[in-house]
Amino acid sequence: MSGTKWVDPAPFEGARPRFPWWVWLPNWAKVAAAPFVLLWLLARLAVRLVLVVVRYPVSTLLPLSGYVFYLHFGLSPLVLALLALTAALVLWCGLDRTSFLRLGWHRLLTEWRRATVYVPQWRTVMRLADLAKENRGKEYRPKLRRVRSEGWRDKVRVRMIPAQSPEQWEARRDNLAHSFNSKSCRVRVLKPRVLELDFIHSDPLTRPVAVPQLSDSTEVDLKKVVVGRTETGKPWRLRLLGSQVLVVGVPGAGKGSVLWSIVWQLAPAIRAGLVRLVGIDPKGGMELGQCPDAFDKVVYDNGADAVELLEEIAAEVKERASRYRGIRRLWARSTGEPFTVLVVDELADLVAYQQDKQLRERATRAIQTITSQGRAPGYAVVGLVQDPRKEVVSFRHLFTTRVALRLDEPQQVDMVLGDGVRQRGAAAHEISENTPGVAWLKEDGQREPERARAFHVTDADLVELGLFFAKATVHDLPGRPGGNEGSAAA
Ligand SMILES: Nc1ncnc2c1ncn2[C@@H]1O[C@H](COP(=O)(O)OP(=O)(O)OP(=O)(O)O)[C@@H](O)[C@H]1O
Repeated sequence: MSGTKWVDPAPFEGARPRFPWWVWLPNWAKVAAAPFVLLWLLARLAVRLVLVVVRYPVSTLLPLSGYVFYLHFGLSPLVLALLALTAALVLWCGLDRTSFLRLGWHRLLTEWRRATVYVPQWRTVMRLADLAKENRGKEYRPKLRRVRSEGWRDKVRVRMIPAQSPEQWEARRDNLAHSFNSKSCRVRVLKPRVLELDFIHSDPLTRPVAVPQLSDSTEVDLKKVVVGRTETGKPWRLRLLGSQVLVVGVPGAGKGSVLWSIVWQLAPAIRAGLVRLVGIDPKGGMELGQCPDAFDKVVYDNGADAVELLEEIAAEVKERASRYRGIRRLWARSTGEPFTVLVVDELADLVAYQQDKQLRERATRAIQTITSQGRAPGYAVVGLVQDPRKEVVSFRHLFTTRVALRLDEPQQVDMVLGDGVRQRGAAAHEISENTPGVAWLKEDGQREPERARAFHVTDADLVELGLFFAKATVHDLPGRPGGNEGSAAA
């Protein structure tokens, strides 16, 4: 007691023991319930056993069937059967490696990693990473669900605990990666409360992706132009119709390969007049000058000519938009007008580095008009940028598809792909110098970024592309004595 105030000398800090409710039941009730409880426990055990077999089919069924085989036929037939099985697996791998990996090897790897990495360490890692919580004596721990190993990554499904958000997991990506012995970890939201963690073990995009054969078919889907391969092995489909594309990367990151992969896939449609390419290359034609025949119009500087071309396109956009108003909402092939792709090789040269303030402002206005209004009348801008500075990024939101090739700093990734995308795993600043053409992609409306590699368009491919566009030349053959004069297309 100090004065009139009571001070508790030793406040009680121990947790009150909590007994389960059934402890208070009368004995006769416990005896009556015992058979039901036993039955329930047996049913749970059976369910657990089934789950183990479903989760680990190879490592449970294979030894079990081996044992049954041994009991029926003895040791020597078992050894022979195992040798035959091994030979069959080697043959399978040799004949069809893809299906062997998918259905055989990756299943085994899944079971191995689940049993040796994720299950034994899950509880400890969740507690130490502060992802498990205790409330009134009860522990809430995220549930480890399905594990799938694909060799280069393990996909681990997780059910979050109540009141948890994906951002809490994104903030602990590095902790999780190190804890589960992987190079990095990415977080994807599958549905409310369910996440999928990708634990990355190696890079499946280390090898360049060769361009496909130049096709003659003009049937190109402008919503899904295939310009490379994603890390899951699927085609990288770039949306041009209804989208504006911004490609950013440091020098040597492979911007050229994204650009030429687009041109490569559009080539038949360009030749047939269904798609029109217009280009501006402020670097004096170093990039677009490699295949000028692909372009309907091309300007090789960032001066008045380039600005006039931009304004011409902006005027076309407005004119087409006014004609389409009330008739159609989106350009279609049936309009009979070509879909126009405006390629600007170094966008910053026009809107940021141009010394003449008036030209700079005119260029900015025209590009903003084309990107903001060009979607419906069939105009797409493919803007390539080395340095995502403020001036370019100020209208970044007008580019609905953003491609981040190798960048220098994490802040640049945020500038290009938007806030929060890097936290989901889009580490464009960590792309290796040895893998030009690898990029992180983000489309508006799609939460998860994707990683992909553009086709490697070599100098020889560009020569082939040039020949594809070269106009058919008519040569007069010398007249044969007594024969008709002829001509041939070369
Ligand atoms: N997709 C790719 N696959 C393999 N190699 C590539 C790929 N893209 C580019 N490269 C190689 O990387 C190097 C640089 O590529 P590229 O010139 O396209 O980069 P860039 O970003 O356009 O550079 P800059 O800004 O200087 O023009 C080239 O030697 C090229 O062969």
